[in-house]
Amino acid sequence: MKLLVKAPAKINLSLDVLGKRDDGYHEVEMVMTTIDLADRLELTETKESRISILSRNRFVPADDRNLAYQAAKLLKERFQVNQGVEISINKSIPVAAGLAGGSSDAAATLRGLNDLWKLGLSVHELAELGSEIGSDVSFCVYGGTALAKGRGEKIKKLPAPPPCWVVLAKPSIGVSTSDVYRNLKLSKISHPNTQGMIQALEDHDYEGVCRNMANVLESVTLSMHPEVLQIKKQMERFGADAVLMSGSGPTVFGLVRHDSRLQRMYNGLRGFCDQVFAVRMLGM
Ligand SMILES: C[C@](O)(CO)[C@H](O)COP(=O)(O)OP(=O)(O)OC[C@H]1O[C@@H](n2ccc(N)nc2=O)[C@H](O)[C@@H]1O
Ligand SMILES: Nc1ncnc2c1ncn2[C@@H]1O[C@H](COP(=O)(O)OP(=O)(O)OP(=O)(O)O)[C@@H](O)[C@H]1O
Repeated sequence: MKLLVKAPAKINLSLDVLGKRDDGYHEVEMVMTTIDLADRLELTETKESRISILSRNRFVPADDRNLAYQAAKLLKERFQVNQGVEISINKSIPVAAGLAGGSSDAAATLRGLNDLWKLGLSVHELAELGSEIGSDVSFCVYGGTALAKGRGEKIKKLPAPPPCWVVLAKPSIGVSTSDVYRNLKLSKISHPNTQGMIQALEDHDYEGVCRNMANVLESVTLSMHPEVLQIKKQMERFGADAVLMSGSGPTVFGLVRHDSRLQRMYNGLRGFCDQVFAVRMLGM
């Protein structure tokens, strides 16, 4: 049997770091939402017990470093599944971009194999298993809009953001998430108003969402890669209502409500950046 699953990217509308934990990770508080930019995975049952990964994207590892591979291995071992699976990944989400591409592939694999292998796990059980693979995987299992706490795995659902366009621009550099966290100066953080962001979502207040967008990792990545600041400035110049770096970067996203301004922003950014996308948020 064969199953097709979609793996959407996420953006961080706000990202705060509250402190460093004993396990080396950071205690975070993030508001995240999924967007309509997605990888497509094809899961094919195989008789022999092997897990194999196929992808045309040369930046995607085809072995046990792939998060989708790790998701399949986790389910296979934990639930003593004898069958194997071939996972073909058609990438649309840029790699190492701050958009949780690998994490979303892992989450889609968990959801898909739960069906294909008839494991009968709940979405909460899948999210808990996902947290063993990476901090962003639990959120990606649920999708929609949520507050993520702990190291990212404690998820509380939030209302969908008000309708708007999201324009994404990714400079041609990759960023290592662990490098960014390592270079963060905890004593110098100016904390985002997470409660203000949650309130804005509850009130369906677009201006409030724009006003409360903040990411404490932004200054770290900006100091390592000045081109990210250039893109932020361009987005502001082309008329975005609010602009922020997603996750550990380097992708920058801008929100815009009016279709007329969207075209101007998109065309303007294409002159600066190879990878530009205009998408909707997926919401709930
Ligand atoms: C930057 C974000 O993408 C925002 O959504 C996440 O916080 C990172 O999520 P992720 O890439 O799934 O992270 P993981 O694969 O679990 O961890 C990668 C590395 O980031 C650092 N890391 C990650 C999450 C966290 N709460 N604290 C950390 O310090 C650790 O050094 C870790 O070795
Ligand atoms: N399925 C996958 N797709 C893309 N990259 C993967 C995948 N599995 C593992 N990787 C590895 O993970 C690294 C980070 O890629 P990914 O696209 O997940 O980063 P990211 O968007 O910055 O993640 P996050 O926002 O969760 O920090 C890549 O350099 C790649 O080697």
